[in-house]
Amino acid sequence: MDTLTPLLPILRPDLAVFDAARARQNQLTKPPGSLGVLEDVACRFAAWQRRVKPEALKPAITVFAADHGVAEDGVSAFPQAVTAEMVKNFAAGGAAICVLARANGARLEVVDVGVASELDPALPIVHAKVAKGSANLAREAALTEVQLTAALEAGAAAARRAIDAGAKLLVAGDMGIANTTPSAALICAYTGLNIDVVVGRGTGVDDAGLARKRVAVAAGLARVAGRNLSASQTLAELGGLEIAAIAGFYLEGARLGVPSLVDGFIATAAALAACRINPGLADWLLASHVSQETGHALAIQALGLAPLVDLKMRLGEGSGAAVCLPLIAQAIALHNEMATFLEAGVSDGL
Ligand SMILES: Cc1cc2ncn([C@H]3O[C@H](COP(=O)(O)O)[C@@H](O)[C@H]3O)c2cc1C
Ligand SMILES: O=C(O)c1cccnc1
Repeated sequence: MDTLTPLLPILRPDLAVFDAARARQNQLTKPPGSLGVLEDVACRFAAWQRRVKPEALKPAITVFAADHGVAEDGVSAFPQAVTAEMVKNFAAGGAAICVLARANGARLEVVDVGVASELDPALPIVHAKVAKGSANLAREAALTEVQLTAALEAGAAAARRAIDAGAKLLVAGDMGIANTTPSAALICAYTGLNIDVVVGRGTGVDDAGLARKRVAVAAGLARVAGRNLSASQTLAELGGLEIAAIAGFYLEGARLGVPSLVDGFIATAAALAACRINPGLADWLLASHVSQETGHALAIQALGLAPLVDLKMRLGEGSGAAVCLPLIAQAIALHNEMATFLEAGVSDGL
């Protein structure tokens, strides 16, 4: 496992460039700090890109799709078939993330890492199926070690494709009916948070469905309790193929010096797993929105991040991250293009 590309060392962002970017912000024709979080966002991109004025981001969105054995326990408001049906919708350009990718001029790639049914090989997606879905985490390990490794690598390969295409910011999205259940289990396992504050309604399960989710998560956590598992073993026990792929995607991006903008509940669970696997990743993540899903705000906090916006969204697919792309582009445009006090002949503060 140690030679896996997602596990290779991650460099630190350039703190000297961060300080130089901060100094530039303080010379721009505005009261220092008046652009709030946008100032910090621009400075972080400067440190990531190692240039005081960051280049255009050419954001790339990759949606990873997979099915989940735990769906058989009635933990989603939708049938498992929706995963494959939505992959076809992605390919046809009709899903929310397709619209947002077009609106932002972002590259969009869809990767089948574990949809249960066979997909038409002619579908214009990346066919990288590791298995026909995961096993039921309430009863047994969701993934074998071999499957985990393959899913991490599928995510890493997707990050390399995006970066080769010029991306300087990565967004991962998820599609997988029932995947808020493994995500909740992972968040509980990595943070020690209680099931009651982490398990939510996902696609909109009723009270009985919510109770079934809690039972499934509790059963999964009981299976791993006291076994002293490593971060990647925990991911195999409680995760899913698209969640592992997202973790591999973030890790490989950071290794290659490209940050990721984290989406909602599932993406945050993957980010937590990836940060536990390689803590150096934490410096390369930016939170986007806080999802309505119970526990998401706490999971973001556990990553040491703060969300840019709260739009009461709860979709996944990378959609909450995608809607933040214009904010980030504007933060960088302000940072790069505003005049300084000296350039504009404006008197600076005392
Ligand atoms: C039509 C449709 C499109 C979606 N796009 C993302 N999700 C989101 O909902 C699912 C997680 O919720 P749960 O754990 O309750 O199944 C995931 O597929 C996630 O990506 C969707 C769900 C549906 C139904
Ligand atoms: O926050 C998310 O990513 C989310 C929430 C509910 C359902 N699917 C995704």
